[in-house]
Amino acid sequence: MGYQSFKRALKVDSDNFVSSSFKQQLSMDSDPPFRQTYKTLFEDTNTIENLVIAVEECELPLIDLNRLSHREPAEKRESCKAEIARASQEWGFFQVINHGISRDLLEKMRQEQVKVFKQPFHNKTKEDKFPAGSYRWGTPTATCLRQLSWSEAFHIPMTDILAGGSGSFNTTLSSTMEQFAATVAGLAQKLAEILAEKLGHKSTFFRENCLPSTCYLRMNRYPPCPIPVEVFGLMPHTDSDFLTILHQDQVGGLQLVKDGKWIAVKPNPEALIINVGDLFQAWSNDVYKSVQHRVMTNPSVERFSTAYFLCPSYDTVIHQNCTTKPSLYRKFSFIEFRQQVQEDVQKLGHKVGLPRFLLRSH
Ligand SMILES: C=C1C[C@]23C[C@@]1(O)CC[C@H]2[C@@]12CC[C@H](O)[C@@](C)(C(=O)O1)[C@H]2[C@@H]3C(=O)O
Ligand SMILES: O=C(O)CCC(=O)C(=O)O
Ligand SMILES: [Fe+2]
Repeated sequence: MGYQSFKRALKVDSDNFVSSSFKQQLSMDSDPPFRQTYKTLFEDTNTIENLVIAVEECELPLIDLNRLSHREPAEKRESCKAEIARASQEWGFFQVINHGISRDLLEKMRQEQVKVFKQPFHNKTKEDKFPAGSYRWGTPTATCLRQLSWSEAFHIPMTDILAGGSGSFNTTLSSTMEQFAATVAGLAQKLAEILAEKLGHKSTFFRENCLPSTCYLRMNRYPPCPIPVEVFGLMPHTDSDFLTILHQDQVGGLQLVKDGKWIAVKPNPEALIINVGDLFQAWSNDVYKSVQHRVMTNPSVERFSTAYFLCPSYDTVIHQNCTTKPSLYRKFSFIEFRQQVQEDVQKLGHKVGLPRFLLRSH
């Protein structure tokens, strides 16, 4: 199907969708209870715009990490590192295969994740059951449908899991998360060191500041959504970390900005997705890019993903010393950055992020 006819087909589907199944579906109950809680956002369904924009699907740069093995010749290792750096500059995103995380562990993590989300809503919101504030759903600050994320998540500070303070995360889930995080942490460190090395730094910064206990694990669930054209699964955002390692299922829905346009990521069952976060962009003085990404909803299929965020301790100061160019950003600590993001989300309904820390002269 050509691009235009694809666009037309989508438009017809969405028109039918909005007029027929929409009102009927809105009256149904769901878990989490999006429709009851965000009732006012759905009140005037006539104002729902037909925002149907066909987005091209693409393959992210695919990097085979087998080439980093010490058994491989030095040129192969170097060309692999160069690809990692190039993708982080040009895309801010890439996917890796032969990453060292076993299929069994990924599968086990997914099963445990599905189980924990299957619990009734009232269990997931119980503060004594899960680490305080770790269960999140929707967007409490949303004032219009475009600000609503149609998803639920457990956003867990690794410190809670490592200290054994994981509330009633059952022991199987806790130990699976711990095993998953420990393995993925090794990969995150390796990639961060390569990116630092390609900036001309043999850096111990990441080993010293991004500890197993300062990182975050996020389990996402995107329930089917009756009005997928208008509502995001996860609002457009950049990640507030150094690097993110993402394991997604086969449903698809992740999109990112490339050369000013949204493009859809084609799921690859063998690959993990890596993206550069705001802290690496600042630390590299804009060499590596933290790009906007979002998740689209699906009318009939639920979707799961797991993200590991490589984060430093809160008092770590982010400051570029890897380029000869003048710094674009002022020095800031991770806690300052997090607090600013939270304040902006509260006051404006969205994250501002790095632009808040630009030095005036630029
Ligand atoms: C409402 C929001 C919370 C969030 C920033 C945002 O504007 C949109 C996405 C959210 C998200 C998702 C991924 C990460 O967990 C996070 C820390 C981020 O960088 O973007 C959160 C933000 C947050 O929880 O503060
Ligand atoms: O679910 C996805 O594909 C992306 C999730 C994401 O962007 C996040 O958790 O920060
Ligand atoms: Fe993200």
